[in-house]
Amino acid sequence: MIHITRKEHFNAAHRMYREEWSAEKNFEVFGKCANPNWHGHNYNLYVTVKGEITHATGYLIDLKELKQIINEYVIEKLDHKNINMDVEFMAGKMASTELLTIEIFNQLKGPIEAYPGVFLHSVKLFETENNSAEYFGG
Ligand SMILES: Nc1nc2c(c(=O)[nH]1)N=C([C@H](O)[C@H](O)COP(=O)(O)OP(=O)(O)OP(=O)(O)O)CN2
Repeated sequence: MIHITRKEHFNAAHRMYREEWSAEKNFEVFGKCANPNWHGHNYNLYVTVKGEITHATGYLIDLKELKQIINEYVIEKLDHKNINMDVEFMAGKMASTELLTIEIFNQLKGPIEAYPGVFLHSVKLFETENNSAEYFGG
């Protein structure tokens, strides 16, 4: 079993805010992240796939193909977008690092696992240099 990882990058805006809470409570819970003005992050995304190498190429999956999948199903939908307003797969969800990581995993699982013998192992998302979430599915 081998694991290989593709790193991608996107910029997106968000705001942490629950409509049913008062402005005061939102500020108390989310601090500056609840600011009415949207703020952006430079996200770094790590997608790890796993499987056995059965091809004469020595590849589990061509990393160029993995890049295309991540771009089509995730990056094009998120890059330079507002996560709260523009991203269909985040509709009705809080734009936290955790939930974004889970939904990115869910977006990628089907297209990646359409390749025989290739499995999505994990998605790791850095919202800032110091803050990240990792999801293994299930
Ligand atoms: N469990 C979570 N906690 C927080 C999340 C999150 O998604 N899940 N998000 C935020 C903020 O959106 C953001 O990530 C934090 O911004 P900031 O405090 O500026 O983070 P930095 O790493 O840049 O700040 P340092 O103070 O330098 O570490 C908050 N919490």
